[in-house]
Amino acid sequence: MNPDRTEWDVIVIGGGPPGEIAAQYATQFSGLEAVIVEQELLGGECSFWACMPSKGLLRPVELVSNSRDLHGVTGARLDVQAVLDRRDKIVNHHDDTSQVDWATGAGIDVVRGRGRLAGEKTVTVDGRTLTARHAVVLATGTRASVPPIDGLREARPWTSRDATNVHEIPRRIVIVGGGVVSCEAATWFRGLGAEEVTIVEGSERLLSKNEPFAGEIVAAAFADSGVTVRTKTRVTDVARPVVNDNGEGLIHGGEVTVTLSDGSTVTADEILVAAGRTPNSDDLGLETVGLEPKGFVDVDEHLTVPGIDWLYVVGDLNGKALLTHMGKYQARIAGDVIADRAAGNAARQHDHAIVPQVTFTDPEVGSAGLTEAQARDAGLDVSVAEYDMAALAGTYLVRDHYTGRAKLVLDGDRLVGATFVGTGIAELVHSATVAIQAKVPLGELWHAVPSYPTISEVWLRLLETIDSQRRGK
Ligand SMILES: Cc1cc2nc3c(=O)[nH]c(=O)nc-3n(C[C@H](O)[C@H](O)[C@H](O)COP(=O)(O)OP(=O)(O)OC[C@H]3O[C@@H](n4cnc5c(N)ncnc54)[C@H](O)[C@@H]3O)c2cc1C
Ligand SMILES: NC(=O)c1ccc[n+]([C@@H]2O[C@H](COP(=O)([O-])OP(=O)(O)OC[C@H]3O[C@@H](n4cnc5c(N)ncnc54)[C@H](O)[C@@H]3O)[C@@H](O)[C@H]2O)c1
Repeated sequence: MNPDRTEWDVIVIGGGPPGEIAAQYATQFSGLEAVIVEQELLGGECSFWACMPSKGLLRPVELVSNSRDLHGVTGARLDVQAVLDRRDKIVNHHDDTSQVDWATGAGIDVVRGRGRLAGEKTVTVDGRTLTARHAVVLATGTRASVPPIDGLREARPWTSRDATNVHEIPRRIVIVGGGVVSCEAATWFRGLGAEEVTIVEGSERLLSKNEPFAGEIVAAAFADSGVTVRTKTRVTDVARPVVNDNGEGLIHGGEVTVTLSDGSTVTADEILVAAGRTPNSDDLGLETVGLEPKGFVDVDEHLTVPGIDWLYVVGDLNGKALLTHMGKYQARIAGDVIADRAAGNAARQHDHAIVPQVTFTDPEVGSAGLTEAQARDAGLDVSVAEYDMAALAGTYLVRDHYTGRAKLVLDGDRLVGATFVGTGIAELVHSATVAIQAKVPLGELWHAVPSYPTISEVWLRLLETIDSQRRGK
């Protein structure tokens, strides 16, 4: 790349997966040229500090847990250092050479540095000014939120970056928040040998964005595995007299004592904040184009900022769904829209009705579409069916003490939501996504025959449940 170059068709700020895909889709068949501005590692949070390392830590933990619950399998145990070494390999030891090779191989340039909007189609990177002929895409993602709790920031708490890139397993860890990051992290910390893991969640239950039974089943599994869950409880004060921030994934100081809203205290060797995310929209120059310089940045059905037809936002930053696959979906649409508009063609729109998600706890939680509560709030003609996943031949074979539950949410005869909880349900979620998105009529689902003996047979049982309910049996 010519180091003096300052003009491209498309400038993408932020090189996480959505930023990369937006650049790819805008350029691959259009003849347009794009550059990605990245301040840290190309591949972003997902590749190096979120999805990939977390799942790399969880898979061995899940395998051992499953093996220990399978009569006839003996001796399953974890080699913790080998698991951490494999995680380091998964994050390429924080080297993004292969991602840069991918970009340059696809004809996409990469500029290192902090990007900032500086007016119409203009971006500055550490003092250098770049201009875009067609579009600027913002894909700067989010960072861990640190709630304003007395003493918390001063205690230099771990965030998801430390948890996923852990090098030192704390013997005792307290986790603020009981959402997805917390529940997954509690699973791997307990699995990797932490003796006391305490989750403090302000709301009524864990994983509160899911169907209520999901958080309840995960909480019961935590209780069995020795993780303490404190719901309807908030942290009011944090005290850590000795703070030594030794670096990412290393314990950041001495003992930490956390005071809870009921007046009790928890003492631990580390505190992890997993209380949601803050958008990276401050210091992005949004005010130079008339936007609020904070918060999530709103977009229309073309992933374009309303009233600014050259400015696109994909991934976490638009706040629509903080998930890599949804950010990448948005990026495919935004990239196509940029190419279409440059060619003078009608632009595609995105359809954001269905968000699938898998939380890789033990048992896993998977969902697609609406929960019952969301469907009722939307005023739909709601009926539901539930089934005990442990009652299937397929799950009976998976482990000796299988726990799980499934639920379908219907609007009349149309499926609008599905939730599955259980070991090995992750790959089941896409069947629900397809059925919901393709609006497959309930009658047709009877002819989609699941193989025996698989976990997919839950579909048949759920259809039978709906049928019985409707026949009044
Ligand atoms: C622990 C954890 C586990 C997760 N696991 C999953 C999972 O299993 N599946 C899933 O779908 N989602 C998961 N997520 C969510 C997922 O990580 C995010 O949805 C995804 O990373 C969003 O991608 P993004 O590109 O929008 O943001 P990011 O991945 O955060 O990328 C943004 C990029 O922009 C760069 N950047 C920021 N500001 C600037 C600037 N001014 N100039 C230049 N560059 C800048 C950053 O350095 C970064 O590389 C997880 C999240 C966490 C925290
Ligand atoms: N497997 C996956 O797909 C995966 C994994 C990890 C993260 N993610 C994504 O990352 C995003 C962020 O995850 P997250 O877990 O940080 O956020 P979250 O919003 O899912 O959960 C945060 C939780 O913290 C609680 N909380 C907030 N402040 C609190 C306080 N002061 N005291 C006690 N509890 C408090 C909230 O009630 C909430 O339950 C999510 O939207 C999620 O979709 C996805």
